[in-house]
Amino acid sequence: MKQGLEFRDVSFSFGIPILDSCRFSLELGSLTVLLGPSGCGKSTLLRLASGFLRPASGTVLFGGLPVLSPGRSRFLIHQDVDQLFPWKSVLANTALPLMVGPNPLAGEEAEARAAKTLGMVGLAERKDDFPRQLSGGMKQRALLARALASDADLLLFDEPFVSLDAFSRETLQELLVELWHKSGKSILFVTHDIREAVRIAKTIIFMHPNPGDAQIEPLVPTGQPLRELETTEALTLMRELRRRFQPDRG
Ligand SMILES: Nc1ncnc2c1ncn2[C@@H]1O[C@H](COP(=O)(O)OP(=O)(O)OP(=O)(O)O)[C@@H](O)[C@H]1O
Repeated sequence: MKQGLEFRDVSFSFGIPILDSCRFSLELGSLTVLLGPSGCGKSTLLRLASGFLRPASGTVLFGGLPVLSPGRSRFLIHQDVDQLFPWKSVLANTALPLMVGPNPLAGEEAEARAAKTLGMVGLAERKDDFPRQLSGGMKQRALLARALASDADLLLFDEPFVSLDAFSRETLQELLVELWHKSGKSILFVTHDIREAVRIAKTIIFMHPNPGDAQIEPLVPTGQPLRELETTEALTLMRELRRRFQPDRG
């Protein structure tokens, strides 16, 4: 197994413990959904993976190297579409991360790469628009394009589709899986929505609310993503996951 994201005995607290000796590892190029009840620490785990937070003890690694700060190999995308700068066009927003930091690309080269990924998400025609001219779903597409254009090998999604209507949400789930296939990037996707997890995950890991050794449970190597939810396999999986959300229901 080629080493992707790895947590080695990671502990973290905000005064209250969030992670306690947490350990798991994900294969490079995998599409993993991190599922867990609200408040269990999923966003915190993503921020540790991206390097915006540092563990109190233990080590976070990506590609075998310790994650010590935010860096170009990892890209965090959250649900807040206000990550797009309102005064910049969709194209300029998409190209921006390529033009800052170490080894920046020249404007033309960055925009050429951004235009390509905007095409991949179906926004080629809207590249000169400003964010206010886009729907919520289109803004999320623009954020996807920005992440794809970046040099990052690991994309960390924090409930990106939570505020979208059901149809846009399903369309974007399909797009995400398609882009994962095409790009070969590793994806860790956080959600508390069981249906979303079962639909898109190749692998699901479940995060229990109580910190401790078994907080992260490698769950189902579910095979190929983009699962029909009405199949017996998917229904069984959803039932099993619901039980984990409400353990006292047996
Ligand atoms: N900056 C912070 N300072 C103090 N406590 C925090 C901070 N950020 C998060 N917390 C607390 O840490 C715990 C985990 O929060 P986190 O946002 O990681 O959970 P989550 O699983 O992503 O939740 P949700 O699914 O509702 O987004 C919560 O109890 C939260 O109140």
